[in-house]
Amino acid sequence: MEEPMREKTLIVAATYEELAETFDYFKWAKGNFVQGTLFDVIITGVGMTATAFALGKHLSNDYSLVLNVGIAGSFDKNIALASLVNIRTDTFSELGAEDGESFLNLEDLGFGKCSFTSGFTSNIELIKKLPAVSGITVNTVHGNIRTIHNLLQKHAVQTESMEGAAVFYACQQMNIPVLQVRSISNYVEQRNKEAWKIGLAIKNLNEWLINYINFAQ
Ligand SMILES: O=C(O)c1cccc(C(=O)CC[C@H]2O[C@@H](n3cnc4c(=O)[nH]cnc43)[C@H](O)[C@@H]2O)c1
Repeated sequence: MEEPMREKTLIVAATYEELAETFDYFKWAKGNFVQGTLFDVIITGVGMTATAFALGKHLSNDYSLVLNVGIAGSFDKNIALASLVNIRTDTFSELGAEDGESFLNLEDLGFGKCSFTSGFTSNIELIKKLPAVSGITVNTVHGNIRTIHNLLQKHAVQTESMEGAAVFYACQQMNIPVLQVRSISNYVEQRNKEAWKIGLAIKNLNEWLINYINFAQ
């Protein structure tokens, strides 16, 4: 007999701390790969390399959706701290080569795409009501006015994270729909950690995620 088609979502987050409230709420055992009936959860570690490694181990066509969640920085001060956004397009902004004063991205170099679009649309109000934004994914968190100014000359983006484009890339390789929802913990500006609202951003992210999971079950 053929296996029935599974409709499972893989939730991907960089750190356990970002999802601790959701783990507590659903009484999930703490771990880096937790399997449930409709949702599995993977904690990848921070950054693109850790994300690629973890997804290389666990991403499969058993999943009908990958939901990347976490916190992010915003370049746009019109986006309130601790509010949630749907990152529709994400770009590897550092991947490429310098050419004197210019920067050549992967596409310029002929090595393939550097921007990825989620393409996932939903009728669920919880998703539809989130502002759709564009982001970049970085190895180095911006914290210098000059480099931020230079970056914004090249990229019309609102957010930055350290994993998003890696998740989009892996999902595109596997042809799996992907959604990236992040809560804004800080503005990307001259480094000022005191102004970050990590706690409230995580609280709001978990509130959203718990509602989403409850709605889907
Ligand atoms: O202490 C720091 O400088 C610092 C910088 C970035 C992130 C952290 C974290 O503790 C959280 C890691 C997590 O956060 C995402 N994130 C949040 N804000 C930003 C940002 O402005 N630029 C890039 N990434 C950000 C990121 O995806 C990490 O997974 C501490």
